[in-house]
Amino acid sequence: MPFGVLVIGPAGAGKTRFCAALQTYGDVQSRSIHVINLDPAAEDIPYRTDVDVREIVTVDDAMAELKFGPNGGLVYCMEYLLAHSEWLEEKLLAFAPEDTILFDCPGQLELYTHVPVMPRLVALMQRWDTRLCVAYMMDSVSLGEPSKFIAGALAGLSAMLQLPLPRLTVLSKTDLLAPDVLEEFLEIGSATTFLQTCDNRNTKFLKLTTVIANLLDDHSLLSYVPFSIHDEDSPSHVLTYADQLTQYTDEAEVRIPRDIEGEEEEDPDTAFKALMHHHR
Ligand SMILES: Nc1nc2c(ncn2[C@@H]2O[C@H](COP(=O)(O)OP(=O)(O)OP(=O)(O)O)[C@@H](O)[C@H]2O)c(=O)[nH]1
Repeated sequence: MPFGVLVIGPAGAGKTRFCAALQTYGDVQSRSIHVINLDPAAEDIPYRTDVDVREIVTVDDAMAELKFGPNGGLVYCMEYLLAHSEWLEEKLLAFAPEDTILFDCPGQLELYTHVPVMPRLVALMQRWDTRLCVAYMMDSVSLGEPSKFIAGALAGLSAMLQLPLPRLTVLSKTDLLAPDVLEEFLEIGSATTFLQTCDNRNTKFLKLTTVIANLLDDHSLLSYVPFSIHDEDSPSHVLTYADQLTQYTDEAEVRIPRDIEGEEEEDPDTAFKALMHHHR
């Protein structure tokens, strides 16, 4: 049974670039990482898609032919996928047990909070023996203001409540944060304390934000994994967490770095760093 990570989060949080960076890392490490695009509205995908929902349905077609708006069209497409789940099952059956599959999901959080389509899809995939976890992408911009932080964390919490899976919260685009801000945030390890350190707190809602922050702490929502497409160590950190969540390493074979033809065997980390540098 393959191991899958559902990559979810608001539009623009960095899901697609995250999948691309992990796939590149997998190429260098000779770890088989596949990406499945589950976003029927996706454009310009920067990774190799092994499976793409747009093969069977697209939001553009739903809008043109059935006169849906963009959000209604998306819900229609995901329900269409659910109704034709044998297509996805067949694709998933083709993967090997040691494969890692990243599901690049649509960004509209309504899909995880208002309609039952994603929980149903998850239940089906579990029935097909795919071990899953969720990576919720939270944009680092959320650390800029207490209200953004609360909104981002609660959006993640509400999506995760619908998906009964082990989860990790990825703090994306950390290269955009001042290094001391990131370091301090990760060191604090408590939403309540973090909000107390913010200068720009809205005193009107102080009691409310404190209660919410306590709730976040109780649910360990501050155990973030930092991620940046410009940091070559990020993919391995995230994969280590995800592997632990799904016990990937119990079954996967230990892999030997790929020998580049005619060249001396290269240290995979060095090769990955070179590749990432090249992509910048
Ligand atoms: N600086 C920086 N920019 C990033 C990073 N990750 C993504 N971005 C940028 O953020 C924007 C959105 O990234 P995507 O990966 O397309 O985000 P998404 O969550 O897939 O977006 P949707 O497909 O709209 O849901 C793009 O302009 C990326 O170049 C990062 O780690 N650092």
